[in-house]
Amino acid sequence: MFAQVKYSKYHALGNDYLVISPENLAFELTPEKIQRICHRNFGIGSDGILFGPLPAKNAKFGLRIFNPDGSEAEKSGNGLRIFCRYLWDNQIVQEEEFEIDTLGGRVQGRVTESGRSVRVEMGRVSFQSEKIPVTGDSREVLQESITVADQIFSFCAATIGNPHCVIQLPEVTPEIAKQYGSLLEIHPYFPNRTNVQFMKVKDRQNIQIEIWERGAGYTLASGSSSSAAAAVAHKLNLCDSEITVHMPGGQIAIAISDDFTVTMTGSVTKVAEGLMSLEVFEY
Ligand SMILES: N[C@@H](CCC[C@H](N)C(=O)O)C(=O)O
Repeated sequence: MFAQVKYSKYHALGNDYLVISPENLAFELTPEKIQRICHRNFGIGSDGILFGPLPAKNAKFGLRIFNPDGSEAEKSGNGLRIFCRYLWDNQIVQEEEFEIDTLGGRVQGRVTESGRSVRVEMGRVSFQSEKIPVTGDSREVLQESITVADQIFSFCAATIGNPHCVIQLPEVTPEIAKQYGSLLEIHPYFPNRTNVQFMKVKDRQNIQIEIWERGAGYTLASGSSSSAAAAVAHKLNLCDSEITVHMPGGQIAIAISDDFTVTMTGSVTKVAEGLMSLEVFEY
């Protein structure tokens, strides 16, 4: 049993993740342990844990993605971009382009600028209720009504492996995301809970979003949220197919193909490498 756990920390536009390799871990990552590691006072602190590389059937590498509440996410855009950078930094890959398997499907990553910028082909966005999932009849979930607390919002829902609820408003603020995001995340319409984006369409090439992440809460940026919100803006013909997504932590470039396959490009920053003491689990 190791007395310490080796980790690497990165952020993508302020969305921060710890990468832990299975070879450096001698215990199971239970929800309680994940909550403690991600806790910003009692642990190292992060918006999630990337556990890999793991063996995979369909790709060179497998990756499991955990939220700070201990739940497992099918996909994470920033998480995947960070994991690509980690593989590159540690010379686990020599080629710039490679595939990673997640619970939410296989993605293709491409490292550029020595890892400072990473592009990921995230897969195909679907608005189909049973895929997201959203309760009720089989349909594309576009501009429907949802009531939370004192508000009725018009929303669209989408999946890119993980679920998203996109609400277009004339102005978006962190306060609105914090006030309504937690309620929408657990709304009965979404049996697997949902990530939530409040979206302002600035023009045909630019949107601004405020994010409430499933299992993580308010975050400064999210890659799958950027993908889902941009896909909704394009689907509603409010934006073209190349969209810059503005978030509190910075910008991500999204390109949407005719079949709604999304490619995402943005920066990744290395923060630290360290050794976590097992004492964090004692108190
Ligand atoms: N930060 C992520 C999304 C992480 C997963 C999400 N919280 C979920 O539960 O689906 C991103 O960059 O996509």
